[in-house]
Amino acid sequence: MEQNKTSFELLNDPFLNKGTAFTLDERERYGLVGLLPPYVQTLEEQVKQAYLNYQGQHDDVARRHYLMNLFSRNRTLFYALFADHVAEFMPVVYDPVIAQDIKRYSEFYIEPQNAVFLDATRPQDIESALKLGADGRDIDIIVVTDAEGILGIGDWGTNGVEISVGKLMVYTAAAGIDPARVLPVVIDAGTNRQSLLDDPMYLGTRHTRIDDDTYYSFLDKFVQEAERQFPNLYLHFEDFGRSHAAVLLDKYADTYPVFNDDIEGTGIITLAGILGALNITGGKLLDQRYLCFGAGTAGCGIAERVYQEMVDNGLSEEEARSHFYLIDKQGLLFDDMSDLTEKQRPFARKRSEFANADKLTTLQAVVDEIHPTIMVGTSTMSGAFTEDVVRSMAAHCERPMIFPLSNPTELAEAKAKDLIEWTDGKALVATGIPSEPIEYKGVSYEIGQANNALIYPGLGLGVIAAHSRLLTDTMISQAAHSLGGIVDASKPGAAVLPPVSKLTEFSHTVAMAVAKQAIKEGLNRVDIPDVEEAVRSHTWTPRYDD
Ligand SMILES: NC(=O)c1ccc[n+]([C@@H]2O[C@H](COP(=O)([O-])OP(=O)(O)OC[C@H]3O[C@@H](n4cnc5c(N)ncnc54)[C@H](O)[C@@H]3O)[C@@H](O)[C@H]2O)c1
Ligand SMILES: O=C(O)C[C@H](O)C(=O)O
Ligand SMILES: [Mn+2]
Repeated sequence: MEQNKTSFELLNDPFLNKGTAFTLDERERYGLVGLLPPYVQTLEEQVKQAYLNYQGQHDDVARRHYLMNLFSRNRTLFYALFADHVAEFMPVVYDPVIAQDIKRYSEFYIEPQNAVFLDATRPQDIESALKLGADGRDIDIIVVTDAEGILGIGDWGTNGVEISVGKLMVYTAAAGIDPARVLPVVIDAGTNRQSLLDDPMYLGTRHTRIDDDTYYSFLDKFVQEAERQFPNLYLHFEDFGRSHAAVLLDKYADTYPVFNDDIEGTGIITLAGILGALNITGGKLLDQRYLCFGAGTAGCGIAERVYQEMVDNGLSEEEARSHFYLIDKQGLLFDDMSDLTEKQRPFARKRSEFANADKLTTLQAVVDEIHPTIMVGTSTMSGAFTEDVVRSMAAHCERPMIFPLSNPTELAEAKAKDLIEWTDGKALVATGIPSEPIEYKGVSYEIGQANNALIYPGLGLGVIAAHSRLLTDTMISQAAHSLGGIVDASKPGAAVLPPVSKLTEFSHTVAMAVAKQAIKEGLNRVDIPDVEEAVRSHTWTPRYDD
């Protein structure tokens, strides 16, 4: 432990603080005698006490704030408690409760949680802000957001810092990433949400989003400076807006180990869910017709991953494309539309393929026409997968895969319970937020959570354990395949993905698969004689050391 801290600096440093668990000897040595209640608690006693306190909170937001306060005071205690209650705490520290907190960030604000706050109009601050934020720590992972597309709730400006903090919490809880080696960053590039600009309490800059030239030049400076200061950095982009997310990923992916969670993480977990569903039905990927509803960052990211899997399975690019149908606000996307995004264009269909092309402007019309076998919702259109749509799909497909992935809860395209009932138990369902098992006609249907949180922690651990120079397509593909075989597919009502309660176990499996592939591709920047050992040595456990 560092000796150069004053008594209160030590008690206020969440990476070093042990609170009542400082031993009598440590209290003597670090000038803490008289500053703590006299009884020395063990970590186990602290965890027990904290959990009782947690249970006494009156609602989800209060429970979240209790945990966030603990996190701000003492990282070891926070993660020791989290480790005992992973499935219970995930929805509270992460999605969906995090969404409520982001909307009211300024109102609830108490302290900055060791995040770095960058103002995109002030590139001159980047270097020193990153340095001050790291405070001498080696940083392996940065989660950065500009908060233009937080979950499905849109542009939240500086408030989005919570998503960077929250995603990093999951890295540690799931994959054991050392919480002292991570840095949450928010880039405040303004906000187009008028209610924030009008709010006297808002803690962000008071202007609309800056122009693209200033924006990209700032991002460039940020990426290069972060890479320069932290040579083993894995840079995770989260919740950027649709017009920037893919551009930034494509710009840096061949140079640095960067990752876009909404594009790549969501692509991997959804492909894993599809592979899990095929494992249950015995069906083949190449027999599927894929319908994307909401072809934005996540929708196109997933389509791209599933498409790549088809190509890897031997289809030509053209054959593979023919399995995909994308719907966005315009309806089914056609190649004669002038407002397609770069990522939508390759999947756009020709009007000449359909006798009634001009009528294919609604989800219902498209489902009736193309008879999809997979339908993935990333539209933020609450309830869009209606009973009529779902019944039409199920009429032409024995076991439809239906994944309403929009977050948070109130934006999901359908509820798992309705999907099971409308399809008489035939649908293979995965949702973005956690769903309880559905009891239907004597079977308990487990609902997989197709949320990128099930994959990005293991993926990141694999990349940093291998000291990989890049995150490649094959590493991503290995991650998607590594989840296979964890679910017992023969059990009636089996989920398409493994449960969140096993998150820590399978994150290790994912990390191993990813690290091995990185080494196979020669991307490791240091010699790695033993992959298992490399992964283990990057895995932190919450425990007090002197
Ligand atoms: N489960 C997960 O892991 C996961 C991961 C990423 C995103 N998501 C969710 O997916 C949703 C979209 O996120 P995103 O980052 O892709 O946002 P985005 O804004 O990039 O994409 C949303 C797309 O939906 C389209 N859309 C909006 N209304 C529509 C309508 N009525 N009909 C058809 N299309 C419509 C938009 O035009 C846009 O292209 C969010 O709710 C987000 O929480 C889930
Ligand atoms: O944050 C989540 O729950 C998943 C995803 O990254 C999203 O943006 O919805
Ligand atoms: Mn996201």
